[in-house]
Amino acid sequence: MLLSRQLRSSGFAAATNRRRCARTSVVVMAMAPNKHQFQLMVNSCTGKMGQAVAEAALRANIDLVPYTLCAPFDVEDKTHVTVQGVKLELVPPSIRDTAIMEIKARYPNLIMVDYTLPDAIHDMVDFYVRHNTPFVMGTTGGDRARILSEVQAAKTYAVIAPNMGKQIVAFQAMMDMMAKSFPGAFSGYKLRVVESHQSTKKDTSGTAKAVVQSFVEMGVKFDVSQIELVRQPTEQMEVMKVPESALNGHAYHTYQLVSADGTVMFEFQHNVIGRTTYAEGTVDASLFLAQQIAAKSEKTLYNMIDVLRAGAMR
Ligand SMILES: NC(=O)C1=CN([C@@H]2O[C@H](COP(=O)(O)OP(=O)(O)OC[C@H]3O[C@@H](n4cnc5c(N)ncnc54)[C@H](OP(=O)(O)O)[C@@H]3O)[C@@H](O)[C@H]2O)C=CC1
Ligand SMILES: O=C(O)C1=N[C@H](C(=O)O)C[C@H](O)C1
Repeated sequence: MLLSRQLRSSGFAAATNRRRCARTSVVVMAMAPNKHQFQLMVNSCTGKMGQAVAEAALRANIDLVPYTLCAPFDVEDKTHVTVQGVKLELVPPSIRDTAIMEIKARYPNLIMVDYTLPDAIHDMVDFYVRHNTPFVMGTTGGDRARILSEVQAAKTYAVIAPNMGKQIVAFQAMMDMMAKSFPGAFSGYKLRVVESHQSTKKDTSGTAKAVVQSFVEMGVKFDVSQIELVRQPTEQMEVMKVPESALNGHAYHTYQLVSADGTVMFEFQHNVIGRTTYAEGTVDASLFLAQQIAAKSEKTLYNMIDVLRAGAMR
């Protein structure tokens, strides 16, 4: 099956017979019967998280839509990305507004997953809102307040969170509860936050920024610009003790609080190697969102603490 003639004439699918055959077989493979009532389109599958989430979706026997929104690219160079043997056709920004119409017609219970980049986040949110397409967004960065208010105002179903790992979400919830129950508990304490990620990560950890917000509510004076970023492989191995095998995929966070007189110290740490925990959490979020849509829930915008509280994380 091909996208519409309109897309083909735009140059999107100036396809060879070989590509047509490949795509037909993808549709058959991806649409094998399963117990879920929605279809998942994982965007940016050329990226690390996109790829990991698509793999997790296949493990969960979710229908994976054989398309993936991607960054601009040269049509001659690459047209597909493969996930566990399943070929997904790349849909660049130039034709995605047209492509989405046909994709939605073919996959009526569509949910999208977004793990693009901080630079693209507002553009992606605008896209999902414009097409009223439910989405799970793990992408960090951007103006978070603006994103939440736009998605809320549009009533587009979404789960948006800077961290999808079950136990890290629980840790965030715990910090949030502590801040609400004991505001000012750490007043006068000095906070140091150090985070290490693969050197390709462009922005400051979105998780660290969210956790810092709870410490600020507990009375700590701290600005997110004070978060220390470690991106150099040598420092990651020698100082942070990141295994060499995890240099291209890890997320180490340490939050240290020291009392004004230096006699009391607290340290919280979450260190993750690889991306499985985030990918599995993203699948949980998509299953949860599908349930909310099916139930026509009044509430449309969720974060991962909502998903955890609903008992929807495996
Ligand atoms: N919430 C969570 O639990 C987690 C969040 N993250 C966040 O997810 C994001 C992505 O991380 P990661 O996968 O490691 O990054 P990568 O750099 O590996 O992937 C980014 C992807 O975004 C694509 N992209 C860039 N611009 C666009 C665009 N305009 N439209 C569509 N796709 C685009 C890139 O395409 P191309 O390759 O062609 O440039 C690439 O496929 C980051 O913000 C990161 O912090 C990461 C892990 C967990
Ligand atoms: O880019 C990453 O890798 C990660 N990004 C998220 C963040 O910025 O908090 C979550 C996790 O730290 C991994």
